[in-house]
Amino acid sequence: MSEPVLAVSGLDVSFVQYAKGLRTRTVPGITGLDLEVAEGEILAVLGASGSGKTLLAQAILGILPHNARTGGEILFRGSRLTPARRTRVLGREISYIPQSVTSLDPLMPVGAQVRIGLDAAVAERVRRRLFARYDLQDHVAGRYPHQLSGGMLRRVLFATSVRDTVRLVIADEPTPGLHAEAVEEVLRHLRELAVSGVAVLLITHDIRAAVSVARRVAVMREGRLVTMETADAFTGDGAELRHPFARDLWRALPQNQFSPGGTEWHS
Ligand SMILES: Nc1ncnc2c1ncn2[C@@H]1O[C@H](COP(=O)(O)OP(=O)(O)OP(=O)(O)O)[C@@H](O)[C@H]1O
Ligand code: NI
Repeated sequence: MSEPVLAVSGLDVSFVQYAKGLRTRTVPGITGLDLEVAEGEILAVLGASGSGKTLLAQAILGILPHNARTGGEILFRGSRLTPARRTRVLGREISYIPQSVTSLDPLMPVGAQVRIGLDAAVAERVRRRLFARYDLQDHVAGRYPHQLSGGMLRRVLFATSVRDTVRLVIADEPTPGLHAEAVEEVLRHLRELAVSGVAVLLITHDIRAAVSVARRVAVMREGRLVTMETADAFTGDGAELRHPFARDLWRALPQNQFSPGGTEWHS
């Protein structure tokens, strides 16, 4: 088997908080997390609000809050992601698709935003290709974010994040609040990236989205990886799922109201 693109082992994230006077206390954010994402694989990370999903993304990207302390190891393509290495690979080999289109600069035309980080000599050519890939007409390049529809803005986000050199894409909640068709479009773009060999870490609390694109689903609770499931196991009444917590999540979906043993199941 080839080397994973991303390998996280024994990751700990904790926060130092000031208590009374000068005393400090440490609150855990992530504890002992191990996971790997292979080339061309979409790994979904699923978990309730506050379970540590965004912290995982921030730990990889090196953008944790200042009061965070970390332990463990994060390997990207076999070597450690040190701060120096991050400055070389972020935006080039590792890209981040943020949750919200508000991360776009309201004061800069979207075409210029797509060119950021690209080699000046090829930037405009690459920008055109990315626009074509994400179904954005060329004249849109001169527009500002507030002049575009929500759907176009999400496609601009992809165009700003995706580069030929990218090997790992981290998408943090790319689908909440979107109608079904828009969700499907975002998932299709993630699938296309994976097919082209990119490793995709999809952070979400949308089980159905996770299961429809990912091969494996990592389930987090309170900062720990509770279970690693195959997406295929999220089917029927969830009997194929390895861990009861994954079964609970699956069965709590409104369309999965099963009645085991004759009793109605409610979340
Ligand atoms: N700077 C901080 N200081 C202390 N605790 C923090 C800090 N930042 C985050 N946390 C805590 O870390 C925990 C995990 O947060 P995280 O944002 O990773 O959750 P999440 O799984 O992404 O949730 P959501 O689905 O709502 O985005 C939360 O309980 C949060 O309160
Ligand atoms: Ni989050």
